[in-house]
Amino acid sequence: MTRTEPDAGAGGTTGGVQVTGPEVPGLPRVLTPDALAFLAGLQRAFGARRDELLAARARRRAEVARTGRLDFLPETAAVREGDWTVAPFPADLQDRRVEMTGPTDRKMTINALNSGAKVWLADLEDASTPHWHNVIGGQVNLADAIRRDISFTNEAGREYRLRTDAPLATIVVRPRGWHFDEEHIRVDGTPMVGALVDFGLYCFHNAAELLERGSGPYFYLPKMESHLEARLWNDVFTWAQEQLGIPYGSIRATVLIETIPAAFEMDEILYELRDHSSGLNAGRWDYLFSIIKVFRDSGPDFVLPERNVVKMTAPFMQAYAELLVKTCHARGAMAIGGMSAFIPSRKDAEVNARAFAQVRADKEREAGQGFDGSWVAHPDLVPVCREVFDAVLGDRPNQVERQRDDVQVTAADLLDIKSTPGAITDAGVRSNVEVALLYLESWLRGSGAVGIHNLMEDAATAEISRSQLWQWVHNGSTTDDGEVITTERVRRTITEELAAIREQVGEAAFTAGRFAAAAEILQAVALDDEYVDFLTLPAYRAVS
Ligand SMILES: CC(=O)SCCNC(=O)CCNC(=O)[C@H](O)C(C)(C)COP(=O)(O)OP(=O)(O)OC[C@H]1O[C@@H](n2cnc3c(N)ncnc32)[C@H](O)[C@@H]1OP(=O)(O)O
Ligand SMILES: O=CC(=O)O
Ligand SMILES: [Mg+2]
Repeated sequence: MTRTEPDAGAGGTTGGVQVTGPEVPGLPRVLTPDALAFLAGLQRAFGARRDELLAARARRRAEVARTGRLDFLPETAAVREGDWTVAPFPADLQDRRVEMTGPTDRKMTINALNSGAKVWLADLEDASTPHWHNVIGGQVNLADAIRRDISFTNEAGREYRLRTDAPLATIVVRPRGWHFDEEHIRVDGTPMVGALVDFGLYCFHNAAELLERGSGPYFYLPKMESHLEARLWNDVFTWAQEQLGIPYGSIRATVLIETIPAAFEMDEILYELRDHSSGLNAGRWDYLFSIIKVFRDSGPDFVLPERNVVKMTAPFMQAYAELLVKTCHARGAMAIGGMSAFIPSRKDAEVNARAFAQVRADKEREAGQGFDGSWVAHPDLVPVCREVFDAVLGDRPNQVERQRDDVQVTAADLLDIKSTPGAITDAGVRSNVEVALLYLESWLRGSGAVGIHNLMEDAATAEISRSQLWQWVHNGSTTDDGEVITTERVRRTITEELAAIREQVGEAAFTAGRFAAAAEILQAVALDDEYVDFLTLPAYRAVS
């Protein structure tokens, strides 16, 4: 990383760029004048197009509200029917049978790289809060990790270092989604697109170094809703490669298919990114969130049962997963599975055994469907996922050659929400309230991933919780005891759950925490008539 001092430090404006975030450790290393100029170039070249694409999202959603449906696009039929493939995989993305995900704090960076996974999804998104110190600190940790110059000592004096006895995971960075602005960097007076900040800083400081080391600048791209958004990323990559003087096609991206509109454009998304693509991922949690969000006011046929009973075996989830594998393999791309929410415990053998069994079953289903690898949330789950994929892949690095011509998925299959087995119970309403409160409180304090009741919770899972509450209230849904889920009932439940948390954590921790702010945000994102697109937007306003 370049180590010149910035001349656009806190508050100053240079070349139209203003950094308004406070001094945090690592800032001078990350926000160098050259890096800021690169960011400004990205924002000026692509910021307005991002704005137009967000407006297009809103128009499309209004159309769904009017018609109650989505479908494959007639205007891109030629892409779906055409004979084309994506670029061959780089050497260190050939075998992705186990991918660890997690935030980029210093200890977890080292733990993830050491975990034995083939890939580490270094998360600046669902598992991260974009607090300024995380935005800058994550870039410092990534740059140090790439240069193999990273260590950490915890409060008990335990030292963490990168292992030298086995390969480290390949780093794939997930920047924020297109919807999120970075309030602490302004270009020509406008907050920068957060995705361009995360991508730009990582690429600027590390692309050449990664290529020299035989890897490359690899990304996971979240929450896209159309192939035109993928085209924007492709243009960003082309621009960045030219500016940095690195080869065309050296940036690689795996796109998360985790919104319902994107499920209708898998071929098109791969096509747009074909020179930079390394596959698609089935981001199941945001996918559920997106279905609830997009069809929130489309009537009872689109109301899902409570969160914890919606499984990947539900017909619409199976259709989505199999269509993803089929599409990827037809185009020579890798299909990567998603996250089982069960997390192990080193202290509770029963919890541990349940997590292992659940994760094993989840990975077995994915490997059987044809996925080439999958995600785990915790280092102890790496061997579980590896064993399952080893059994299916053997010596092969992946199973991209396995074509799923037997899979025929229609729009009706993808939208068959009403066949999902399960009910809504009072416990399900309570659980959504409790999880959303605890998650939001953690997010406000700077932790974007947290274990609650032995399940991994992050921005995507919390979005499901609060969006279900909104949808149930606005559809007049009932719990299985016949009671209607009203605004008053949810409000009362929030008050009761908050009191229960207060009792559980104790007065001192409750007062020192951000529970009141979390409750206020939850009231708004679960109950306001005007649905808030992402809960992280008001949460960000509460911290920045
Ligand atoms: C919907 C989606 O987008 S899924 C992808 C995004 N979500 C994620 O990536 C979540 C990733 N997982 C996590 O953040 C964590 O596992 C949590 C928060 C759920 C649980 O973390 P903890 O409470 O620390 O778990 P636990 O105490 O069992 O951890 C044991 C050790 O494993 C480490 N560890 C746990 N998860 C991870 C991880 N994902 N990456 C690196 N290290 C990890 C801990 O740091 C700890 O290390 P230590 O023993 O050296 O102190
Ligand atoms: O990002 C993954 C998801 O499931 O959401
Ligand atoms: Mg997601």
